[in-house]
Amino acid sequence: MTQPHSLYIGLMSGTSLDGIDAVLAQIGSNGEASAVEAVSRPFSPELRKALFELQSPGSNELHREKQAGNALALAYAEAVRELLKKANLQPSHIAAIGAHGQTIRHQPDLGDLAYTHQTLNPALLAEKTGIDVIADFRSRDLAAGGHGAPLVPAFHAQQFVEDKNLAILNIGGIANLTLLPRTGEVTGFDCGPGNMLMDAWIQEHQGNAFDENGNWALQGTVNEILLAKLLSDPFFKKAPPKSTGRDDFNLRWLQEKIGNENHHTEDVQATLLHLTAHSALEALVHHAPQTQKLIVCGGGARNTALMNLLKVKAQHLFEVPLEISTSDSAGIDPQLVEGLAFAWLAWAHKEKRPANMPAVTGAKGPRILGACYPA
Ligand SMILES: Nc1ncnc2c1ncn2[C@@H]1O[C@H](COP(=O)(O)OP(=O)(O)OP(=O)(O)O)[C@@H](O)[C@H]1O
Ligand SMILES: CC(=O)N[C@H]1[C@@H]2OC[C@@H](O2)[C@@H](O)[C@@H]1O[C@H](C)C(=O)O
Repeated sequence: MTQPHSLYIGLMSGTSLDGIDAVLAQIGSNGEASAVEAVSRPFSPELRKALFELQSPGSNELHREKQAGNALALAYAEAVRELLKKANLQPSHIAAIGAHGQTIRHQPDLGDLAYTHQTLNPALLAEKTGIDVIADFRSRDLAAGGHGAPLVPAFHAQQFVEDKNLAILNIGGIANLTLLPRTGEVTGFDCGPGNMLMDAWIQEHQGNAFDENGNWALQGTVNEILLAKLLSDPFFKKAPPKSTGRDDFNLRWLQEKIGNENHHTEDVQATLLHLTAHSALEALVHHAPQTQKLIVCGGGARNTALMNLLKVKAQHLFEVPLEISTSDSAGIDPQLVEGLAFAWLAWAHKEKRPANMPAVTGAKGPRILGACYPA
């Protein structure tokens, strides 16, 4: 018999490659989810380096990928241990873990040979935690002709309900939008780079992992010519379903666009901040001009300069005033939304409920996502 509430753990390590968000979630019999406890752990420098190096082709990849999958499983297991300790719970209290793994390739446009790969050894994670692990959430949607991403729109639709034309913008390494009109179909798609290029540029030139509150970008001036060049990438004009990743947007892509032009490094950072805000809002106004409220989540919601820029730009792009807030306003820490979503996806798998949205991913139909590794 289904319990009225069950406890699930969601483990997310996204395209920013910053670390692991582990969320303990209480999930009701209709899928209503709330975060009970959370732990965020940065990757060790060795693991981050190994995962980063796997993002582009290199030698002896198979061995390095399997090693990184094991190391990530061990790091996930540590995060689970810390989470259980914090919540004073035992593994037997947890129905299942939903583990995303680390995306190292995303190639959804290869027809029948399309693939996406999230590195992780789920068997090792099940062994180390003594909890059922659900992993590999994207493959089944791809097998059904979809992109396998983004997956969070189904969770957003369940979680964020308002009597308004609503949209959710996740600003992780990559940014993605979920469109939740008051009436009509839920849709969603990746809209371009989120924090990834800003992170890469500041890392390269200042040695910092990210540009806290956009402070460095604020010291520069946006270069409109470079911005237009970046925005001319065909991805921005592509019609959904669409998804992207480090395969498309990375430091090499940026350097190619810059070519041998000379720019102050802080001007490039300012331009990248505008690129993230502009591409997301352009996509929103193009696909859902009637949107009344935009909820922002992901690490980018913590970037005050980015939040301010979204508000300023929206005034020029939208005819009706667009209310913009972070997901804190809906009671969810922006950094925990994806982790909570993967706890929910594990719940959906256990309940044998399809969790992809064919209107979002382009899959032939609804599919049950993930594969289970029993404890
Ligand atoms: N105070 C802050 N100022 C600026 N940027 C911030 C701040 N806090 C977090 N960030 C950004 O958020 C990023 C982490 O975001 P998040 O955890 O949502 O990424 P992710 O899980 O890798 O995302 P996804 O899977 O959606 O691509 C950091 O790399 C950083 O760029
Ligand atoms: C292939 C992949 O890992 N995609 C991620 C990435 O990070 C953000 C965006 O690109 C989104 O499409 C997806 O993650 C979230 C969790 C999703 O599937 O909805």
